[in-house]
Amino acid sequence: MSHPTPAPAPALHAEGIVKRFGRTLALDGVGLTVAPGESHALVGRNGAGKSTLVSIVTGLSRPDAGSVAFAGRPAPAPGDRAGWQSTVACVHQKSMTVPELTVAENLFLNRFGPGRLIGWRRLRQRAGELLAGYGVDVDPRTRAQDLTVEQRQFVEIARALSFGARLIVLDEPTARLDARGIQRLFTRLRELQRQGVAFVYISHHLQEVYELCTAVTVYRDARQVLTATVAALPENELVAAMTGDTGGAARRRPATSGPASASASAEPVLRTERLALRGAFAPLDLAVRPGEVLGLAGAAASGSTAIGETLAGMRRASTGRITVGGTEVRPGSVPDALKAGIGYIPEDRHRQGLIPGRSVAENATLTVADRLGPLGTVRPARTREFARALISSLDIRTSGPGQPVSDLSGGNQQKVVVARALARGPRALIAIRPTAGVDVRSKDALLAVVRRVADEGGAVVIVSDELDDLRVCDRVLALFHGRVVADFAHGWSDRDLVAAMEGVGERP
Ligand SMILES: Nc1ncnc2c1ncn2[C@@H]1O[C@H](COP(=O)(O)OP(=O)(O)OP(=O)(O)O)[C@@H](O)[C@H]1O
Repeated sequence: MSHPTPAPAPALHAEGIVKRFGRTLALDGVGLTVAPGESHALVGRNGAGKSTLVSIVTGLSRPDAGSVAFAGRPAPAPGDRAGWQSTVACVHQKSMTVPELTVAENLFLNRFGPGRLIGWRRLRQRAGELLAGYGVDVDPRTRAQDLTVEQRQFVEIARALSFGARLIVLDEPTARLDARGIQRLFTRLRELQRQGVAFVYISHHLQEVYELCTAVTVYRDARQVLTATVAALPENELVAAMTGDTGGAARRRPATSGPASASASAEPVLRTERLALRGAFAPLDLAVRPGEVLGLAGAAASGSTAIGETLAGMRRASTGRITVGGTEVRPGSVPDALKAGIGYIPEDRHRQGLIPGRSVAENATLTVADRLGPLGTVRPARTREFARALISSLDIRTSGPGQPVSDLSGGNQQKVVVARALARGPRALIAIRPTAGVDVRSKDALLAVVRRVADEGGAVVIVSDELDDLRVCDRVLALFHGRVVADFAHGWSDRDLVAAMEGVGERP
């Protein structure tokens, strides 16, 4: 008599997980079960508890209650570094590699115990073999800091697999990849799935969930509210589970006032004349009028980000000038750009955005400190009051304005960065991928707030390759290899814009 083969134990089974941070209940008895070879999406609004769960199932923090098992075995003990390394890895948005070390060194970091020395040449050779074995085409002598985001992610995945991990958590892996990079990543992930590697996939891009994942779990307000097969779940039901809206859960689109809001005759608020940055973008003449939102669309390497950073004073142009309201702005100086009325939402909130130990209120009002009290003194009550208004208009999930900003979830930190840029009432706002890491529903609220800067007579430049970001624009310039290759009026088609961003029809 033959017995049916028992189903293999799940790659991950977490159950009844509770985690508190002081008064915040971050996880309230949640679970997550991932089958071997499955790509399982974990989704939810900002602050829902996704990262907290990830830190528990990767051994970085301990739950207050609940159990975690991998392939039917209990999780390694808290300090058992080697045990965790050979079980699970997380590819974060922030690099976990050591930037100054080479790929080979990063791959073999902590791998050899004391007394197990290995020569550099042998190390490089083994690193080369390892990468080739996983189909990763990177020179092991490259310093980690010189890798592209895509290469760095592949190196981190190869490293985890070489330790024997069969479960990999990907935390917004596509946030900094262009369309082709995303497809290459997905191809690689599908190959690995076929070999039995399982993935937990965290993303605010629901179309990616539908493209890559077979199962999805939704957390909302620290609770697990749904686990379903992706193919059987319509997107509006998924969004409804995330937001808790019942009935008409259709996504709100931000009200776009369209080109009519920009008065064609008015003098531009923000203008550039022959502005150029060698190696990044060719001479550029821009004129953004009051009420106008201009989109600069392009992959990160297209020069669009460099233009945004130059406008904000982060980088100094090689030639040309920038004016706000007809007055020239001193180049390459953030304080001077601020003084001229330029507000800036940077892409990388970790490096350019926030002061971690300070409160939400202080971070949100850093640029207005001089306005909140006489002679440079900041009165806490006023800071808080000001911050409270921003917290509510941007729907920032926090216990209050006094909470340290580092305690906020990633998406909520990004909203604080936006709040800070808006706090001064900028005449011209430069926003670089403003909705990165922000959940589906908050995206709309955030873009509406950005749009309002224009509606109140300001000029806005949104640098992004996200179509949702670009839809609020009155006009979109597509960039490729540092040049404007197309100019789209309101009402463009997704296909045409994507083709222009990818340089279709352009010579490389
Ligand atoms: N170290 C901490 N101290 C205090 N509170 C924290 C800490 N880490 C997380 N939290 C809180 O726990 C809750 C869950 O946060 P978590 O980072 O897990 O959310 P998330 O779902 O990953 O959100 P996002 O989509 O924005 O990344 C939030 O309310 C957050 O403020």
